[in-house]
Amino acid sequence: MTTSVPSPVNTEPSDWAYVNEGRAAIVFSYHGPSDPLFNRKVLRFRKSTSSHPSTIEPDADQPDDPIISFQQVVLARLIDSQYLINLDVVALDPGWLSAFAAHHDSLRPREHRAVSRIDLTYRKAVLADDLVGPFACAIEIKPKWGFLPSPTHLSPKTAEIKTRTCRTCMHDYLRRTQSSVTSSPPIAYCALDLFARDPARVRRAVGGLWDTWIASAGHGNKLRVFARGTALSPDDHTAVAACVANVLGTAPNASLDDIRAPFCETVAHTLLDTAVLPHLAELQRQLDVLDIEGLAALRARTPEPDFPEPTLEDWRAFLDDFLASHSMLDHEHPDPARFFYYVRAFMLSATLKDCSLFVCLADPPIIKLVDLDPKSVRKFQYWKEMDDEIVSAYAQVDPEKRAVCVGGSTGC
Ligand SMILES: O=P(O)(O)O[C@@H]1[C@@H](OP(=O)(O)O)[C@H](OP(=O)(O)O)[C@H](O)[C@H](OP(=O)(O)O)[C@H]1OP(=O)(O)O
Ligand SMILES: Nc1ncnc2c1ncn2[C@@H]1O[C@H](COP(=O)(O)OP(=O)(O)OP(=O)(O)O)[C@@H](O)[C@H]1O
Repeated sequence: MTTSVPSPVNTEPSDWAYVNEGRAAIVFSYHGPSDPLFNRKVLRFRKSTSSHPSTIEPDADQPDDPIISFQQVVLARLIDSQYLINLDVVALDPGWLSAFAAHHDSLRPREHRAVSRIDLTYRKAVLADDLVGPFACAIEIKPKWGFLPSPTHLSPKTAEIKTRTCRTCMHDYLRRTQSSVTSSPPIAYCALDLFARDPARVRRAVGGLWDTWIASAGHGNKLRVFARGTALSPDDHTAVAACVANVLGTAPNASLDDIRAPFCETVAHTLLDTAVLPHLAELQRQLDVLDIEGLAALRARTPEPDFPEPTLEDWRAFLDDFLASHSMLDHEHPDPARFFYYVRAFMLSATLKDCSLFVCLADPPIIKLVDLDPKSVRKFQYWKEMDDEIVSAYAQVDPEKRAVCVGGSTGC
């Protein structure tokens, strides 16, 4: 029996409101006439750019978006289902998609429009639970890396730096040296604080996200605040105050300074009520057990240093292997015959280091992880070069002035 794939073809482009976009995907929330298929749902389309033109054949036999099976086969075995959203495939009609793109293109932010567009060659998209449209106030956090690496596979020079300052703080430093922005937010965001189980540290991390959000005029990607599906700018004080008033109990005309403390308190309390962040950090750490330095060294000892893109079956087998044997392997002396295993583990760790966490400030609050796309093996070189660049830049900082980031077990 074949089951037909639902399609948004009978909805109007104007029934969907722009939410946000990243490098690879763009998301719209349904606000048309009540429809059981689309109420409280978003559509997530793939984008193309001049540097990443479409590679998919525009025919009806296209595979479903890999994010769906990757979540079902891999992530659902590692992360409690309460933190994952429902993802379903929808069929796209080419005429409908063109009309949709034409309707929405002029409403997208100029900086995105200049470099990317909805990819019109796709015949499928993803329908997902809407984490913004139904809520008076929802926030999105990109937590990044929640651990410090073990020194086991690091060179003596990088070990001194990488086991003391977390990757997110070092990357932040590199970005500041590369940009013309010289002023720092009052409190910088340290990922290890957010992942900690300590209320004061989590509040401090949320304060860092808040300050960075304001200092970047809302253009950073670590914190976003949404009111009924619309991303707010911190420059629009009135909208921010109205959005948070009910959920934080602040005055409808409160200033950003007045909002900061209750915001930090509420978000930290909500995060600490669940174990999702410590669990995410632990998975990131276990899966990145060699660090990219150890992985590159293992690659050099491998007879077959090229590695294929894992298939879904490869991922399934990897997960079986990981769950059954990871804690029993001798990671201090990794076996070159297990190179593919360690590469896949690193790729999965990269997915978990790059996801976003939504906190929908409802009663009760809802916490979900999104953007859990599989990473490509083609990024291996990028990851190695990025690590070199981030650590080399941080090595220039006077050791006395380097950030000391606390936490994240460094055991192998
Ligand atoms: O390398 P990083 O840590 O800068 O992470 C990249 C992200 O930058 P960030 O530091 O979060 O601003 C980057 O985020 P932006 O697009 O810059 O918002 C992407 O998420 C990128 O992943 P992909 O190439 O789209 O699959 C991310 O690349 P991966 O390292 O996750 O592959
Ligand atoms: N289920 C959802 N509900 C509401 N908004 C969402 C949902 N999923 C994604 N978004 C919004 O859309 C944005 C883009 O989605 P997503 O992160 O999946 O794109 P991406 O191109 O993969 O991002 P990146 O470049 O960070 O890898 C997110 O940052 C978030 O603001």
